[in-house]
Amino acid sequence: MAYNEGMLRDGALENRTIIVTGGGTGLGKSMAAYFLRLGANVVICSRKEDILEKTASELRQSTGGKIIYVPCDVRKTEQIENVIAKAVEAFGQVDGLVNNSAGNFISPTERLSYKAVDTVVDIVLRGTYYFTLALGKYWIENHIKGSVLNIVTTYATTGSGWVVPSAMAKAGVLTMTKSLAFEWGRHGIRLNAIAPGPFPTKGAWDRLFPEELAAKFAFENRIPLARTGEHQELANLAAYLISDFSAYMTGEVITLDGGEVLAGGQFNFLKEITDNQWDAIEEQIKSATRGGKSPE
Ligand SMILES: CCCCCCC/C=C/C(=O)SCCNC(=O)CCNC(=O)[C@H](O)C(C)(C)COP(=O)(O)OP(=O)(O)OC[C@H]1O[C@@H](n2cnc3c(N)ncnc32)[C@H](O)[C@@H]1OP(=O)(O)O
Ligand SMILES: NC(=O)C1=CN([C@@H]2O[C@H](COP(=O)(O)OP(=O)(O)OC[C@H]3O[C@@H](n4cnc5c(N)ncnc54)[C@H](OP(=O)(O)O)[C@@H]3O)[C@@H](O)[C@H]2O)C=CC1
Repeated sequence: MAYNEGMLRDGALENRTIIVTGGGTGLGKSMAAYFLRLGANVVICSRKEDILEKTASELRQSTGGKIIYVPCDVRKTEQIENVIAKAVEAFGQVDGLVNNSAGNFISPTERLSYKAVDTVVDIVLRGTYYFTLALGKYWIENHIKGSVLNIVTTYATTGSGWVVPSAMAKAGVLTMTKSLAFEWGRHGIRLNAIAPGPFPTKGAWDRLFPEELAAKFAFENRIPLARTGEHQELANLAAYLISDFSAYMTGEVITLDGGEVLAGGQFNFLKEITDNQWDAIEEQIKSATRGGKSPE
């Protein structure tokens, strides 16, 4: 299937150094792998050093690309500055940042402690603006036209119950994306975002879609395109947005969700109507138009 294939031409990210937060697992790992295949130097960072080390060595081997890892909690500014320093030391400069790290779990909001809310909001929102600010200062000072890609969610726009800290934080990230895209446009710095629908990862599934729910709510029934996303599909879009191919795009958020978010459409309940029922409904409507019964 074409959607499992890389989209950009070979070497499309050559001479670019890209930091991917949360690059040791899940979607971050898949994006890092594709950036490496396109010739970028990649720096992955997150809290768990053992996972970073394993991923870096696996990707080095499978892609032949240049990758380093630096442990970092994105809530700690000195650790973020250390990642940037190590990246510059290894590769000369940094050109791109993917803010992909996140914390999230489903829970009725009234069951959450204050600390639980802070934990998610701090990783997602604070972590993203700390990293963006640190790199923005570096880019402006060094006259580098950097590119930021923020991984948000579709509910950053719609809101969602049961993941309220994540929804609040992702909405903040989205607003930061648009606000800074305007402010830093004059420095040639671009910021864009992807709002993914469901893409199977262990991190997300363990915390958001545990077995008990999976048995009850199949995604196939909720997503118009009747499947979850393939990691390569997201990696293709990410590579385009972080690259110069999207040089005229900034402040944009692209939804990649098989149409899931459209379920809010007011008439979507009509999905249940059969062909025979449509025949009868069509006749009723036409009869009303011809002067039959209609409300006063
Ligand atoms: C499946 C469909 C997908 C649709 C789209 C969904 C959009 C996706 C968004 C995503 O972000 S997916 C990414 C998910 N990946 C992760 O979350 C990875 C990292 N996560 C973590 O490390 C943990 O889950 C964490 C809780 C976020 C942070 O772990 P940490 O070790 O730093 O914190 P803790 O000390 O364990 O907990 C802090 C605080 O939170 C309370 N808490 C933790 N889990 C729960 C829970 N399930 N329910 C209620 N409360 C919870 C915990 O008790 C602590 O509070 P206090 O008890 O100390 O007050
Ligand atoms: N999978 C999906 O269906 C969807 C995912 N998304 C978004 O995609 C992104 C990736 O999620 P996904 O791959 O599914 O899940 P993962 O759990 O695999 O990725 C989350 C990453 O964040 C890192 N992380 C967590 N806390 C911190 C921290 N304090 N500092 C640094 N890094 C941290 C984790 O590493 P470590 O534990 O080592 O710190 C982990 O690598 C997230 O932004 C998520 O919100 C959005 C919509 C749907």
